[in-house]
Amino acid sequence: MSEVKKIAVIAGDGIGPEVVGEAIKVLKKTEELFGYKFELEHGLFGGIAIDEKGTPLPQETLDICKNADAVLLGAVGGPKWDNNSKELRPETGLLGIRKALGLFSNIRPAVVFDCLKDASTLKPEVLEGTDLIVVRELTGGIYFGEKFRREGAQGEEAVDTCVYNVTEVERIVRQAFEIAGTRSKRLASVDKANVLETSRLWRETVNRIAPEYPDIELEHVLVDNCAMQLLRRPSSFDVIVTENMFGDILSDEAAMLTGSIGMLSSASLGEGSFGLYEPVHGSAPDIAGQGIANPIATVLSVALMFKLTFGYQEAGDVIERAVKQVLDAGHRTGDIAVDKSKAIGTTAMGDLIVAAMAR
Ligand SMILES: NC(=O)c1ccc[n+]([C@@H]2O[C@H](COP(=O)([O-])OP(=O)(O)OC[C@H]3O[C@@H](n4cnc5c(N)ncnc54)[C@H](O)[C@@H]3O)[C@@H](O)[C@H]2O)c1
Ligand SMILES: CC(C)[C@H](C(=O)O)[C@@H](O)C(=O)O
Ligand SMILES: [Mg+2]
Repeated sequence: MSEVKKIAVIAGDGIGPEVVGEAIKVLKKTEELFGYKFELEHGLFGGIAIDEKGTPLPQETLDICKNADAVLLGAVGGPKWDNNSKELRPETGLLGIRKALGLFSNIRPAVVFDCLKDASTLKPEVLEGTDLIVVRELTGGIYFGEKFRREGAQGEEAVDTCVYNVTEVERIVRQAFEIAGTRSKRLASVDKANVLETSRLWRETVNRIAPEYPDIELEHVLVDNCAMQLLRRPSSFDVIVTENMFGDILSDEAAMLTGSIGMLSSASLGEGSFGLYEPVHGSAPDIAGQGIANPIATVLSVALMFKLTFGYQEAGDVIERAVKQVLDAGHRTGDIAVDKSKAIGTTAMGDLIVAAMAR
């Protein structure tokens, strides 16, 4: 019998509660298979928290997260709240929770399942061997710099500032080198050092740290070129490390190598083992409430939680194997189905994954 692990569950808005519901079934199945004990504590977050508590990130939710060993997050936001005042914007909540929990490292694996190559817009031969990780800096850069409006000579102006300090760059870059060391030992550092001062500092820092990792093959790639190469030769990338906004954009692009954003899981980590796990996708207001969202990104996020926070390697493997088995058997949600008329719903996909889980 293992010790009780506390998981904060913040389902959020739109399809958040739908996909999190399936991930919880998977958690429960591992209790049965491995004898684990999970204590789930639910918190309000995002639009639903604005409606019920007047703020996207209530203190109570933050406390639940801080008291937990890990956080499972669905997604937040939606048209009802997206144009609200600065204080009430759901992204204020998302950015706030990342900062408050010290989650500076966002790991987003993009694994192409062989049987899903037909779901991607790229040719199967281009996708061959694609298995990459985007390591995205998560608590700095333009997302967190000063932003304001002012009256300029030609009318109203808006200003967003991008700031990085050496410490912020060092810690994420070291993590990326470490991850590359556990994989194919190739690291691509993505920046815009031909234009941006923050990118120049980024590149200098990467070059200063690189000699500490002599067995890692390092390349610097400009972000515009990286966006293009991801579609031209995705298998040439293994670990990509980049700043906050570039990582946001490149990871959504990488999602389409896998067939759908509904396939991309993520882990947000700090210095210790604590982590926040969430699908890369958002609350998908266009399909919310229809029971058709793909729960696989959230289910695979649980596998990441098991491996990275709890050290439950075997259980993580069981989840990943079950997902592969269900996909290999031809089951598809609408986003990854070639024949949409045969697509199954969120609950059916979750049930199939749970049924396929075996030691
Ligand atoms: N981490 C988060 O909570 C997060 C991430 C991204 C966006 N958002 C928020 O979500 C809201 C909607 O944003 P968006 O539309 O730009 O991005 P989105 O990721 O929610 O949706 C983009 C497209 O992908 C589809 N999609 C997303 N997840 C899917 C899934 N699991 N299965 C099937 N299809 C899926 C949607 O239907 C939509 O067509 C916004 O308020 C945005 O701020 C939140
Ligand atoms: C909703 C938004 C603030 C968020 C981000 O840009 O970080 C999302 O796109 C993500 O990728 O988690
Ligand atoms: Mg994003």
